[in-house]
Amino acid sequence: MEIDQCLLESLPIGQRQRLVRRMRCEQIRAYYEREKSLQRQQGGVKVRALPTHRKKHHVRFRPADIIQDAIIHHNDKEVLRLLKEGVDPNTPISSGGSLLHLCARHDNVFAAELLIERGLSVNLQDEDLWTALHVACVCDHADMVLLLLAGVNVLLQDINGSIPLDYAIEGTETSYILRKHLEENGVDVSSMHAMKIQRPSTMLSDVRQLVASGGSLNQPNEEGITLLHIACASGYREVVSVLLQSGADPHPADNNFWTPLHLAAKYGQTSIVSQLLRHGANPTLLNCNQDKPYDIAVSEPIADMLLNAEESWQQRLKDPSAPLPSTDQRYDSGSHDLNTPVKNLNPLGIPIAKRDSLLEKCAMFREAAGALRRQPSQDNGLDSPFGSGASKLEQVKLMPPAPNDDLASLSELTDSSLLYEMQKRFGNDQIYTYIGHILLLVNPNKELPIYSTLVSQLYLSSTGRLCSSLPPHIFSSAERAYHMMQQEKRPQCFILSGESGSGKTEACKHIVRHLTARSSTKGFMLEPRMKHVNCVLEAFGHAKTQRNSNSSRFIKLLTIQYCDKRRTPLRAHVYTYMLEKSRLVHLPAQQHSFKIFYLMAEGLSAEEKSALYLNNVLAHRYPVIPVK
Ligand SMILES: Nc1ncnc2c1ncn2[C@@H]1O[C@H](COP(=O)(O)OP(=O)(O)OP(=O)(O)O)[C@@H](O)[C@H]1O
Repeated sequence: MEIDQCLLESLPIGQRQRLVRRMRCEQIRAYYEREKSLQRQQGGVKVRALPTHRKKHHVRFRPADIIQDAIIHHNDKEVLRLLKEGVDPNTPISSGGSLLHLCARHDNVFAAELLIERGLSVNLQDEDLWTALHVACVCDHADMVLLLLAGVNVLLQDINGSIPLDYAIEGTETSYILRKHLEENGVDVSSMHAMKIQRPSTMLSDVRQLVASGGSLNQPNEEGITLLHIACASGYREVVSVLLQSGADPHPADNNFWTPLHLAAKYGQTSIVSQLLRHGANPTLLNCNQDKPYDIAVSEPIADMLLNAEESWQQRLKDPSAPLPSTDQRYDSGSHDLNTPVKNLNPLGIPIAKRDSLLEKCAMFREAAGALRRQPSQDNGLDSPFGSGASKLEQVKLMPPAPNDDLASLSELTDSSLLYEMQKRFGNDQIYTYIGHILLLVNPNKELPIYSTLVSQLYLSSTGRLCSSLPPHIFSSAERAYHMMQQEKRPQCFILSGESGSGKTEACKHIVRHLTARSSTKGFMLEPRMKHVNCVLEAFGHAKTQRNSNSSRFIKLLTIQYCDKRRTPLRAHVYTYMLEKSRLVHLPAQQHSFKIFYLMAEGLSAEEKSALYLNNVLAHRYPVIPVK
């Protein structure tokens, strides 16, 4: 069963996983059939003769994939060559959108010019209806904006009804260029505001007409989407209100089991969540990703409302006369009004896809906004492990979730497709990738701003399920282990495997950091102490090797387990075995002894060194190197 990758990526995640599972089954069946027929040919002998001349194995990438890589890395010659060789400029990209969207994101004006010359439309929109100009504005790429302005329709609206100018930050060159362009073309910026509210008012009058004519308010389209789904996702409060008051079903599920409440929670429509709950929408329904609306809520007020609603829903199941959940009327005036310009909103209130794009663009978050502090108390009976903390700005760079986040969902699993995807992701600093529940890490060998307290908070989950709006991360694996431990009530173990220098020790530190933080109110206060412990551990167990200047020369076992005696819910153990003792008496070529030797040589007093026969370290056959 051959399925085009683009087609596969266009499917909702549930369908995609089912389809891929079927494809894998078929692949395995085909493999066994091949093996059987081979055995039959060899007269039932099971051992296959080794080929005398082993064919050299070449990994080949598709030109359509190579061009994306060339655009990202500004390899202009390669882009030119590939286009000359006939690569279609209309090739869609794996993360959605066109090659021009990719150019806009990576500020590759040269490639963009080539593509436009070859007929690629500047008005192409991705699945969120973003044009390349929306992307260029978010990323503040002024040259790209100038290029695109030559042909783009600057008034094209995305899924939220926002035009590119809505995403340009006030005072930047991009914003100036766009405003000037609009003025020169006789567009009054204030009239655009009126245009934005036109869509909800048109829908409102259509719905009123439908109600007056007695038409069906619950009629789904072929994807199971109803008017209420549309109004909730788009934030059309009045339309939602008319629909609910006129008797529309408050919890219809579309073909992917998304209810209007899921959409309102995901798209940060606080007042609509409140309205839906007051009209009896069921907050416990699961969508195709097994998420309740609470699981995908993007802000604290929404999550709180949904949590209360879940409790009262359970009560009403036992006692149908129990009252409907009380929702906070204060949200009815709604901070997420359509008329609010997007840039004035808290980034966390922006629909998730756009929020991710902002994260990618190193968005600055104010931690004190507290919008992320929402669920831990439900998990472990403790207050938020992250405390209230001082207000501080934090820089986070997370890539938006992409279809290739999980390699198990690729249509084709071959050496070349896996290597290609990994290489592409590495080029984008997407160092983590899932293969099902396994997490792959490619050591970036540079600091990435993806391990802060804020990111750790983002990966907290009340259920342990992966959050579909966050990219793969070591924190997510740590979170999963934590929940498995709670569910199975037995210790969990991490297996970190890879060659020397691949990043196992660092990964272990990140796991311990996340677990310490999530398991205790004082989590982050333990961090400095953990650093001290690590220093001692590294001094006695690490040494410089050819591959890694800080290689651990012992085997570690990291488990996490419950510890009821001390009433702390979690304990992480690093058991250490098998120190590489031979290193003390024999050094492989170009390698060093354990770090403690050099630390002593540098730091001890003359008397101490003398007592240890270390006063003439230069005479020692171990090389003395400065220690960091
Ligand atoms: N996630 C990461 N981000 C940035 N740099 C990293 C990361 N992981 C590893 N590194 C860099 O790579 C170096 C080697 O990593 P690390 O010591 O974790 O490898 P290892 O697999 O434990 O090696 P060994 O088996 O030799 O102990 C680190 O000192 C660090 O500089």
